[in-house]
Amino acid sequence: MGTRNSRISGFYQLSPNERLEVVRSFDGLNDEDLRQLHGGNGALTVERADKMIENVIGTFNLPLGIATNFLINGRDVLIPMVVEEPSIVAGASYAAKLVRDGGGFQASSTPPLMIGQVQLVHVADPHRARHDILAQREAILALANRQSSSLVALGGGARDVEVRFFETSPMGPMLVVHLIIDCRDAMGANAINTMAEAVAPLLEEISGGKAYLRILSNLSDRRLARARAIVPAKSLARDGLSGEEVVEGILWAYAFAAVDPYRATTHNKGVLNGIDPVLIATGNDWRAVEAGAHAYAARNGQYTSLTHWERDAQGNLVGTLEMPLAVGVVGGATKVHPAAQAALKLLGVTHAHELAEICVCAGLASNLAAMRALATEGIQRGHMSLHARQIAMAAGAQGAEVDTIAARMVQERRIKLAHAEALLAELRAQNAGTAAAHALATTM
Ligand SMILES: CC(C)(COP(=O)([O-])OP(=O)([O-])OC[C@H]1O[C@@H](n2cnc3c(N)ncnc32)[C@H](O)[C@@H]1OP(=O)([O-])[O-])[C@@H](O)C(=O)NCCC(=O)NCCSC(=O)C[C@@](C)(O)CC(=O)[O-]
Ligand SMILES: NC(=O)C1=CN([C@@H]2O[C@H](COP(=O)(O)OP(=O)(O)OC[C@H]3O[C@@H](n4cnc5c(N)ncnc54)[C@H](OP(=O)(O)O)[C@@H]3O)[C@@H](O)[C@H]2O)C=CC1
Repeated sequence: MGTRNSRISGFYQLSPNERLEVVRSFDGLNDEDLRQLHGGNGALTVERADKMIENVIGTFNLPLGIATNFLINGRDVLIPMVVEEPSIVAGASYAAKLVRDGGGFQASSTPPLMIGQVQLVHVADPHRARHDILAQREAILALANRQSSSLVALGGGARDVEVRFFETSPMGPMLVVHLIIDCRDAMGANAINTMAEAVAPLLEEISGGKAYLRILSNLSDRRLARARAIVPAKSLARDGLSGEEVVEGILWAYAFAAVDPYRATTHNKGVLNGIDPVLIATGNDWRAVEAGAHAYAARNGQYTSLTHWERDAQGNLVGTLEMPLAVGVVGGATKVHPAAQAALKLLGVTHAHELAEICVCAGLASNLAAMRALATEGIQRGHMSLHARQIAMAAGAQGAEVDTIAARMVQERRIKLAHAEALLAELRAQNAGTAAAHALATTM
């Protein structure tokens, strides 16, 4: 057992192998877990991938980084993030460091209740059908629960029946029956769909209508995760700005997202910057969470910020995030992708709600990082400094050339592909000249 302190200064200045050793000392990961996280030959094999999706011809690698500094409900956590975009992992780590000064994140979640929908059309008497369906609630739940005995044995399963009536639609009226299902540690899509399909014939019989769609809803607004963070104003003081000034700027940034959907969309993209990478690292369905997040952001009729920020009586910055987070630690790809298993082990989670709580903290952190940068120096300095390395690689730089070209572009404040190409040509010409001079010297 290692130290389990996620507050690691200068982690980013280490090499990938040195970072892996830090992760090893963090907690009881064995060599096999580390091999899976490191990728290479230990990563997903083509044979395994061929059983996961269709028409496989290979696998596609993405970088796996570790967000440091997270303290969640008093527990130190290192968060694996799989993502292609620079500065997300750095930003999350930076924000987690700030939140740590205020005691770390507080997170909670609701029970893992999901919704399965059955659409009933051509119902002659919808009000009577609604009444009859609700009267047969127990029979419907019993039929649903016969589809997943293990879910029921684990304390989950179908819990309730609700009926909604849409008087008009482009095709006419319809009844929609909701099955409320406790999915325990699974995301639950397959379990829900199985139950919805199983009860549909009974619902047809009771209502006299025809069942068309039988599918879960990704607006999983009964399965919420919540995070709260406090940042002492003084921790935000920087580059000649007082902490109070930075808090003020961040609150104006939040206010912009609160009222304007054009800004809220980008703001929420910044929230999901922290969440999607954890979902990918743990083999979860990020499209499902994305869909639920955006629908939840529009639940009151206007699309708005998923986060809420305010100043407390002491002048500290206080942020909260509440959103649907349907994730699993069993089912889907979570148990199939070897790196996902190692990522879950690193996170130290055994239940879905624990993973959801970590995701929501990473989302709140990413939002804070982006807003702090936007409200002070602007996004480009921090983001583009890190993006410079990708631009250097896109220009063809290799090995040590990448850092040399990136550093020159950052120093000259010209982070452009054409400039990277020019710098690379210049560097290679210099190196060729040096090599030629060296060869001449050694032959003389
Ligand atoms: C990038 C930083 C963190 C640099 O910030 P900085 O000021 O250079 O950082 P620092 O030197 O003061 O370091 C503070 C801490 O940041 C971390 N850190 C610092 N540098 C690194 C690094 N190289 N690699 C990994 N971690 C790093 C590290 O934890 C470090 O602590 P230490 O280790 O020194 O004790 C900052 O500028 C930042 O947070 N920027 C915002 C990042 C961001 O939001 N990126 C997302 C991409 S843009 C986008 O998609 C979203 C957006 C912006 O549109 C959303 C919106 O509009 O709301
Ligand atoms: N719209 C959407 O979001 C859709 C998503 N999907 C996909 O569905 C997948 C997720 O579905 P999901 O149902 O989670 O996956 P699985 O069907 O793979 O796994 C869930 C099943 O695991 C079993 N199980 C064992 N232990 C537990 C436990 N502790 N808690 C809960 N269940 C347990 C239960 O089955 P049993 O009772 O049989 O043992 C449960 O039904 C993802 O791949 C997702 O991409 C699919 C369709 C639509």
